[in-house]
Amino acid sequence: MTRTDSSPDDRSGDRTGAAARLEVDSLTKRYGEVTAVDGLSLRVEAGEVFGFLGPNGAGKSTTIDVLLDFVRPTSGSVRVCGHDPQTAPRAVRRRVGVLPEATGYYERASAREHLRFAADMKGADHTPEQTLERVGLTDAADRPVGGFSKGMRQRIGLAMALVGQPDLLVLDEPLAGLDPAGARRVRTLVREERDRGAAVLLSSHITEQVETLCDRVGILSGGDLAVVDTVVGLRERLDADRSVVLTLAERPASLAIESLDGVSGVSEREAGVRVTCRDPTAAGPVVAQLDAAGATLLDMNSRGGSLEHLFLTLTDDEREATGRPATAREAGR
Ligand SMILES: Nc1ncnc2c1ncn2[C@@H]1O[C@H](COP(=O)(O)OP(=O)(O)OP(=O)(O)O)[C@@H](O)[C@H]1O
Repeated sequence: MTRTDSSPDDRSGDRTGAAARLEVDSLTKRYGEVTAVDGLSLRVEAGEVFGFLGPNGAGKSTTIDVLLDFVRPTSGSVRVCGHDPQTAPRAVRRRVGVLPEATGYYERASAREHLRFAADMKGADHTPEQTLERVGLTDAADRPVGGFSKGMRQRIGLAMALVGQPDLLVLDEPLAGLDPAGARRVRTLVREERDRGAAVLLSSHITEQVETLCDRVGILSGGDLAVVDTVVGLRERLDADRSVVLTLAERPASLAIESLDGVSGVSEREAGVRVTCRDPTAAGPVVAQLDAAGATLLDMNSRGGSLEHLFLTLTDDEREATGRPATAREAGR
């Protein structure tokens, strides 16, 4: 499988793989009154899977549309493998493999024919068999895509993205509609592509998938990154943020709960008294002392510690609380 490099607009930019595969610098995109992307900056390097997380309407698709030159920015810039999509769109499209959120297919054409179309579009020499095998569509290679299930459509979309060994893979919800075996196959495939040296921008709402697949994660909220970190770094932050919350029916008369070792907060609530232990290992001894003092424990659960919790805190919860999304500055990026 080789890429044909004859495009006149393909002469500039990085061909060594050493520079960032994707550079977004202070990107803003407004649609009239709506600011879809608001001063976004990010880099994705070769051999890296970057999880682009964000709730509905955060600006993920708009960012992707700008880097493919489907949409022009209001201000700021984007470079893909060193190329500006506005001045070198063909070079960008040759080097990028895209699995869009919704893909249109030629319903009467087969999976194999779709891969030929993709190869023609990219100017790549491509043998469909290996790619069909990688996505698990060998047996359906010659069936019209019109008869494909949702998961099979997702697989052919992914196969088309892989044609031509792209330097940057842009995958929008790559596991959507896949059964567990299909999802595992795609996870393997994403890792193989990364190990080959491709950069992967993986856009998703599903925190669990992002956590297991990505090297770095950015959480987009209101058009800008509220947080960006390695998965390892995020895990450390999340562990530091973990706490155990106990709910008591009422305060025990004989015990000053605030003075117990490990208790970091006590507050009166409608549903009872909430006792927070910042250090989860302190929760056991605290419960024992509350029990000895005759307190009735109504509930006990752990808070924080998950990427999902962080995602909700930085996006939905923040918006509910303030009427606007969290910004990078507030989140201490
Ligand atoms: N063509 C357009 N015209 C007007 N507003 C738009 C247009 N495209 C996007 N928007 C608005 O820009 C904001 C960001 O939308 P975008 O589709 O980029 O979000 P997203 O993160 O991809 O969301 P989702 O997860 O739902 O796909 C939204 O408020 C959306 O309504």
